[in-house]
Amino acid sequence: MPSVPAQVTPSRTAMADPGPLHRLDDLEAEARLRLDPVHRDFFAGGAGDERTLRANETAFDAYRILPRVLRGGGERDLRTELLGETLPMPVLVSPTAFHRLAHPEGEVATARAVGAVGTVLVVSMASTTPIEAVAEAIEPSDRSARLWFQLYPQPDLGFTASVVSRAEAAGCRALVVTVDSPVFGRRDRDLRNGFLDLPPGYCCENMRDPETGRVRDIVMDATLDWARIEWLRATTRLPIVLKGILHPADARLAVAHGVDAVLVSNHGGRQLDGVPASIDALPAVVAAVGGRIPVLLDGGIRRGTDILTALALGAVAVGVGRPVLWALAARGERGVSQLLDLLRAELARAMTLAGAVRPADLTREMILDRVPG
Ligand SMILES: Cc1cc2nc3c(=O)[nH]c(=O)nc-3n(C[C@H](O)[C@H](O)[C@H](O)COP(=O)(O)O)c2cc1C
Ligand SMILES: CC(C)CC(=O)C(=O)O
Repeated sequence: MPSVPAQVTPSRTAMADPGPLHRLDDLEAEARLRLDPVHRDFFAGGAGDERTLRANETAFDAYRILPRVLRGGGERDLRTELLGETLPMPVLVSPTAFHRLAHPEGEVATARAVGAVGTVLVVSMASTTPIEAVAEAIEPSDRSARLWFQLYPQPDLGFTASVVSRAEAAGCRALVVTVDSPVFGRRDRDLRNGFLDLPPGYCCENMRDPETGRVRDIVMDATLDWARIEWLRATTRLPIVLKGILHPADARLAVAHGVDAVLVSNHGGRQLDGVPASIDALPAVVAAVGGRIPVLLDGGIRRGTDILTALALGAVAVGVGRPVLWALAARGERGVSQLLDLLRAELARAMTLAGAVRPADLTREMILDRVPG
């Protein structure tokens, strides 16, 4: 595979204190100044004409919040029960590849910031830091960042089992199996930029073969099927979350196969272009699952009001992908902490204004949908 051509070196001179963060959008603008344009395109881009990528954010415009008033309640309580644990808020960090392209400290900085908040970081199989080192980064603190591990099941079952064992040994508390990628989405920006491989000095550390030390390429496996989910179910005692469910029939199958949660996601518009925005796919999946397992969502979450909408439509928690990469590139660990704090503050304020004390108070009747733009 050709390596990436020499690029503009992003500015990494000592950062002046960036000050408070008022808008999530500011992070993307700041990140743009710091990132190699090829890497920025890799982070920002989607598949095909990027219809789904755009829809993930704009679809929220068609929903309106119908608030309740005079409900009192004082301080908001954002705590969320998920897979046997209590998270401080219903926001997770979705798995994204290659954090060291955003910032030299990469996934370690992300993990520390997530630790400060105590929520879940889903570490990508395509992490540029080995899962063990990510786990060590949060170990010394008694704050409880929860690591989940995202897996692209590999056709080599022995290797897949060894990766799962590594994740278990590192203390990961759930396995997030990505099922929307039987083949890599066609991403025109990366093709144009010739971004087909990591630059020298970086690799997918979780793909290192335990016996040979050689780093394997991640295979997107078009043979992946429910039998492999059963195999995984029998291979690990970790809860299994299926990531990339959009069709309600697949959500029902997930329940039937003993999966512990589903994550409604279109991979941030990076796989099959033309699929619905995640928020539009959510209600049918929630109805199909019927409360038997938790339903999560990612894609286009940029505001506390987006989180509120997703929770009211039945998600137990949401994930954020790109905003974390912008935060990391713009401000490092501090930026990711600020981002998570901002989302928490925005959600708490939106809940207060909508008359909800706890996430469970957010109900379907509080959302009007198909509002014309
Ligand atoms: C740069 C980038 C890399 C990603 N890498 C992975 C990955 O390694 N595994 C995975 O399951 N999803 C991956 N995703 C998808 C995210 O987990 C998530 O579904 C998506 O980013 C959510 O949408 P958002 O970016 O609008 O928040 C990636 C997304 C981006 C933008
Ligand atoms: C490089 C890939 C393995 C990561 C991914 O899933 C993505 O870019 O969307």
